[in-house]
Amino acid sequence: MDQMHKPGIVVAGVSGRMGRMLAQAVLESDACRLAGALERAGHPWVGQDLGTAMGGAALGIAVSDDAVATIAQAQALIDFTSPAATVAYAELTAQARAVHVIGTTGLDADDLRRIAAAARHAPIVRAGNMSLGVNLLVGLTRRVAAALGEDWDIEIVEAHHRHKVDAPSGTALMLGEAAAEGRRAPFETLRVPAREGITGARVPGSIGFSAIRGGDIVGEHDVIFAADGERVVLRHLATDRAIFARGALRAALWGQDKGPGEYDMADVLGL
Ligand SMILES: NC(=O)C1=CN([C@@H]2O[C@H](COP(=O)(O)OP(=O)(O)OC[C@H]3O[C@@H](n4cnc5c(N)ncnc54)[C@H](O)[C@@H]3O)[C@@H](O)[C@H]2O)C=CC1
Ligand SMILES: O=C(O)C1=N[C@H](C(=O)O)C[C@H](O)C1
Repeated sequence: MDQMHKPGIVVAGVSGRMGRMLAQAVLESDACRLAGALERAGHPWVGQDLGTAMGGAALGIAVSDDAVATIAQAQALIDFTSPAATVAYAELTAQARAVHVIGTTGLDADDLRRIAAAARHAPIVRAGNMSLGVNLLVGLTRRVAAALGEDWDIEIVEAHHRHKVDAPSGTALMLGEAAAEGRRAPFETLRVPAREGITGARVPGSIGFSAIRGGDIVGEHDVIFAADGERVVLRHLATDRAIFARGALRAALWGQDKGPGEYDMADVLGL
């Protein structure tokens, strides 16, 4: 297939830790082409050639802050930015009837409502973690939680790099939701945020969260099932952000023939 007939993908937040990985993954793929690169208005990369800004040879793609014009050139937008940016992109990408792949975490209930409204017009694939390993772990967590009774306490511990701004991580929330589904109970009633002070004894059946932030940790998640005399620990360790970029790219291509609606990585991976 010649280059212009391959799906065009725009990467938003292209100077970020994930944005650079995503641009690289799209450039290396034979299945799609890089149709554009977005950054926030005022960012020093805006107006520069993307290749030069990334420290390599020129690519002939200028980093832009004009989302409407850039998305109009593409069939998909991959977006690992911030909640405010993602909600705005959801509306613009839906207007362009392009696929929106959302990796951004830290979205609140109002953000999620606005994303759901946008998904009435175009496909949106959203996941707090795009890796194959974590999405397998989500299924395992649901099964183990269903198999073990309330005498097995569930705690989720996550660790990330010093720059991460949201907690618990999107992955930790996916794992907590899966555990609650396994227990056939609404997640919000079981969820216990980071503890401090005289908290009282643990509430039976609750799901506790702890977050570590430091150094360059890419992302580590433990789901601990603790009973009297024994523990089961399910663990995922990410050591390379390429796993998230690969998943996001797969989602953008998978979404090309899908109708409007909200999808997740379990849909993409067929899990
Ligand atoms: N779902 C997944 O598999 C993963 C999700 N993430 C999430 O992705 C998000 C980004 O993570 P990082 O790359 O580490 O952060 P980062 O801070 O390195 O990058 C974010 C980028 O978005 C840009 N940005 C902000 N507002 C923008 C706008 N309006 N338009 C265009 N660009 C804009 C920033 O300038 C920055 O370059 C976070 O929410 C993080 O939790 C990160 C890794 C994997
Ligand atoms: O911010 C990150 O880095 C990551 N964010 C996602 C999350 O919140 O779970 C996925 C991954 O753990 C890396």
